[in-house]
This record gives sequence, C-alpha cells and structure tokens, in this order.
Amino acid sequence: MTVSPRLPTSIATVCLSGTLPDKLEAASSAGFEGIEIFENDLLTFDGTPGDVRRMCEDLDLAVTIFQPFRDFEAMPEPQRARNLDRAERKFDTMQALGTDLILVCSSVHPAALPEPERAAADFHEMADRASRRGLRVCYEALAWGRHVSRWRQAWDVVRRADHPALGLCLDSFHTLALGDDLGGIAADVPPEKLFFLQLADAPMLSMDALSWSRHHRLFPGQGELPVAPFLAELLAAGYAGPLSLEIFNDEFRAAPSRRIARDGLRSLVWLEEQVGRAPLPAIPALSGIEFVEFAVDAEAAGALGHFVSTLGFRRVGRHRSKEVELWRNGDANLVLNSEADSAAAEHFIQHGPSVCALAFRVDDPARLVARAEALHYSIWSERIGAGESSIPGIRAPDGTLIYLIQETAARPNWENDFHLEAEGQDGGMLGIDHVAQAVPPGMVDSYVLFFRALFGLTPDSPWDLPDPYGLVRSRAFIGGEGCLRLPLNVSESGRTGTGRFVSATAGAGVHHIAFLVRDAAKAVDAAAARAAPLLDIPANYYEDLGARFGLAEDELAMLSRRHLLYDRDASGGVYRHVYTASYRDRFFLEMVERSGGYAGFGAANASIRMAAQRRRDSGADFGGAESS
Ligand SMILES: O=C(O)c1ccc(O)c(O)c1
Ligand SMILES: [Mg+2]
Repeated sequence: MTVSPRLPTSIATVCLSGTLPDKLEAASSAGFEGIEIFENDLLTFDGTPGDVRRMCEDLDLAVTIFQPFRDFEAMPEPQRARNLDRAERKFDTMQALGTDLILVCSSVHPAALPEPERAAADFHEMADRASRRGLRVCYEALAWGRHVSRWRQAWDVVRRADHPALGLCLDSFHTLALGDDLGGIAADVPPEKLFFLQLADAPMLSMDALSWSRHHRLFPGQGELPVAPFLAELLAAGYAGPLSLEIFNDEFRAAPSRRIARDGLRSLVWLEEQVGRAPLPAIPALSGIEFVEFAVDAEAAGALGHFVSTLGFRRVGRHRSKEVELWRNGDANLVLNSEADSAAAEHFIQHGPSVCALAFRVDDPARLVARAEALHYSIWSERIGAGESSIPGIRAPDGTLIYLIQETAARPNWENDFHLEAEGQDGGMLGIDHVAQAVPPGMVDSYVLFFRALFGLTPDSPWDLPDPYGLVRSRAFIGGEGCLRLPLNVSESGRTGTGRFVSATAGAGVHHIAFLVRDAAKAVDAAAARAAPLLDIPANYYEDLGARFGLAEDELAMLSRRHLLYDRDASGGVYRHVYTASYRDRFFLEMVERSGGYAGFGAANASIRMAAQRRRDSGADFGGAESS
C-alpha cells in the first residue's frame, strides 16, 4: 500500500484567543499551513480584507475558507434575491481575502422552506455566480439546522443542484454529535464533491447539540467522539483537501493562543497517526514511576525530609556533584533537589517548594523522546557531571519535567549519580501508586492531549469530588496496564484544596502522591509511632461504612481505630488508605493497600479526606517543625 503524503493542516480563527492578527500569528508560529477566516473575526478587525490577505501571505498561511454564510437557502422572495445579493458581496470579500471557498451552513431561519429542490435551485444559482469569479461554495449540515441537519440531507441538496462549483463540507462534530456516521459515503459521493473537512472532538454530554457545539468542542483526541474513524472513512472516500480544526470552546477563547494552536497542530499529527497516514515513533512500554522530584531550598529540604521521614522514608544518598538528596522507602524514591542553576531551581523560584519532575520507567526512552519531538513537545537535558547518567526529560504543559528512565531487569542504577549511604534497610513500600495533579481549568485539555497522544494513557471515568468549598472534578489517566496512574484534578473554585494549590504554587502541579504498601494497618501503626500528621476521620464515616458494606464489627473497629479509609469495588477488590495533612497547604501524601484487583482511587472517600484536611489546616498546619 502506498502511503499518501500528509494533507495540509488548517485551523479556524474561532479556535483561538485574541485579535485577528494574534490568531494568525499563533496559527503560523504553531506550524499551520492554512487558516479558516471566521466572519466575526473579520468584522471586528479594523483593517481591510486585503490587509488580512497580506498578513496571511507574510505568515505563510493559506486562507483555506471564509465562513460561515448563514440562512441562505430555500427562502421565499424577496429574501431569496436579497440573499443572492448578499452572496455577491461576500464573494468580493473572498477575492480580497485571497480564498476561493465559502462555507454555507444549513439554514436555521424560521421562514426557510422545507423543500430540497428549492434549496438546490438556490445553490445552483449561487454556485453559478461564484464560478463566474473562479470561486466555489460548500454546504455544511448544522446539527440543529431547520430542515437540513445531517450530511445526507446536505448531499441530497448538493446532488440535485448539480453544479461543479458546489460541494459538501463535512464537520465531524455535526455528524458524530447526532450519533450519525459516514456509512456509505464512498459509494454515494464522488471525491470531487468532498470540498472541505472540519475536525472537532467533544466530551460526551447530554445537552442540545447547539450548546454542546458552541461551548464544548475540543481538538481531536481531547474528547470522546470517534473522530479518527470518521477521518479514515473520509480519506477512503477520496477526500484530499486540508484537515481543518474548528473548535468553539469557552476555555480556548480565554487561553494563551500559542499554547492552544500548538495543541491543535499536535492533535492533527496524532490523528494522522491514528488513521495510518503518517506514523509516529511507537509508544514504548511504560512500567511505573521511578521517582518524584521536589524543588526545594535548604530550609524546605529539611522540613520536607522531616515530613516524609514520618512515613518511614530515609535519606539514603547524596548526589555526586549536586545538592540533591535521595530519600527512599522500599521501592519508593523521592528526590529533593536544591541545586542552584538547575531546572529545579528555576521551578523553585516560580512555584516554591513543589514537585518539579516525575520519572517514568520506560523500555525505550529514545523512542519516546523522538515521539515527543514529532508532537512538538520540548525536550530537556540537564547538565551532568562526568560518569553520571544522562536522563532525557519532556516538558509537561505546565513546565513540570517528565524524566524517562530506562527500564532494566534490576532497579535503575542510582549508584552512577549518588553516593548511597544507607542501603540495605527497607521501609517496606512497594512503590509509587499514583501521582495526582491539580490543574487550572484552562489547562486540562492540554494535559489530556499530552497524556493521550504522547504516552498513550487512557482516561478513566470522571468523578465529581465535593470539597467543603467547591467541587473538584477528577479524571485519572492510566497506562502501562495499570502501572502508571495519574489523576488530574480541576476546580473552578479558588477555595477548594485543588484551587488553593493552584494559586499557592502559581500553576499546575503535583498535589498528592500515593505510595503502595503491603499492609495499610501496619503502615499506619508505624507512621503513627513516628508522629506522622495523619488525618482524623469522623465516626460518622465508619457508621456509614459499616452500613454500606456490611463490614464485621472487628474489621470496622480495626479501620476506625487507625482512621483508615476503605472502599470496595463491584468484584470485591478492596482499597484501604490513609492520608496525611498537607505540607504547607501544597501537597499531601497517601499510603494505599490494594487487594483483589481494586483499580480505583477511593474516589468515594475524597470528600471525607478534603473535609478532614480543611479541619486540620484551619488548625495547625504541618510545617515540618513539629507534627500534629
Ligand atoms: O455554530 C455555528 O453557527 C457554526 C458555524 C459554522 C460552522 O462551520 C459550524 O460548524 C458551526
Ligand atoms: Mg463546521
């Protein structure tokens, strides 16, 4: 089979924030080849269409389409004649803009007639006038169109109109939102009638199509619609025009346009891989989190070291050439980095004591780096001393580094980089179970794309977690057959734990690290003996737990005595877990025991945890100098 060359990329101005020049600049600098000029962006611009054309030429952007032209077809006179005049005026604009294609979306006008032959006659006339100027027209079914809402109805009109300057525009959202598909399009529609393609994804929501479309569209890969099969089918039918993104999204409109444009281009690179067009370096096997690295200064390193020591961590190594400590409990590693002039130091200045890097174990780091580059993510390599390991890092959307550690049969060789001081002792932890991040509302979709497109993580079902001061929405991303678990938490309220984290640290980042233990009860007893700042859980919780799960009295007493939280899934898998108070209102730790294949995160207990943390934090926060 011959692999066709990749199709030109394009993005609609409506996807991006800012003025028209900002939008063009962002699209061009992200690497798009084409731009859809959304009419409103032209109307609000105080230059001429010719100025827009020149800006696009300077930025190497082709104007792929001018859109939308609304409420055109099947109107009674005199609106019919007026609409054709209106079209002529828009043709003038198109010529000045330097595009030959206009999109007409299906009419929502109450007076539009339900007669496809009338619509076809109008389109024949419009296309005829367009073709006299070397222009073309394409017709798109809006999911909420008055008489035309499906692509087959739009095709029926285009077929009847039978004019070479008239074709179809397909938009994945309008088709997929109605639960429709492109079934049979290759048999019915000749390729030369497939004029334009708009790509958009969206989360599954139950709401009317118009509100869904105008506020919740996403780039392909960020939502849940089957956009890749949609594209594959259209390519099989012979579509050869641009791949153009058309996203109406409230957060995109407010976010920095360059980040959003970059994500858009990434989504198309990923989509072309999904449909087998332009393969990327394959995703290597991921097998867990080798370490979590904190950016600290000397003072914070002391306090944080004390904090984690209450969970049984011990300092086991010092870096051979840098101010970096390795703390370990069993197979869980924490790195405390206070080295000046490093990525960690930069992170510390911007965010204070916080997680600046995660290290994933990967069977082929170089291949993942190549994939990251193909997806336009930035790569970081830290300055190293002689003989030390060079560990590649990838920048996450908030600037946190994801280091890639070569997975080997044995544990990675920390000896290269660290003087190990206290080997041999084992605090018994089995590793890092999951790492949750707090993300500001406008950043979530960037993370979703990062996790899915780069690492191939799959999203778990979303959860609403009620904090006493607002709702936290949570969604975990899972990879490596469950070895890698990364919940993302977002809150519109600045007063929730998640919201306060985001403002305290000026950005996104890790606010919770869970360690896997063999026996939660033993782990709690040991931590309590070290005066760990564990949360107090109210008696009401255990009352309800007993009622919900029918736990035996002695088991319930065992849990409540230790303030252990408990969850059980439908197939009997059990989760026992305990949380600490937060470290300076920033992040907190958890110890978890999983049995019977439990795969969740105890989401049912999150509200109990958040309320307990607020009680705790409004009293004495654990600052490291003293516990409880
Ligand atoms: O929401 C709209 O009106 C609208 C306009 C033009 C489009 O291409 C579209 O998909 C939707
Ligand atoms: Mg559209």
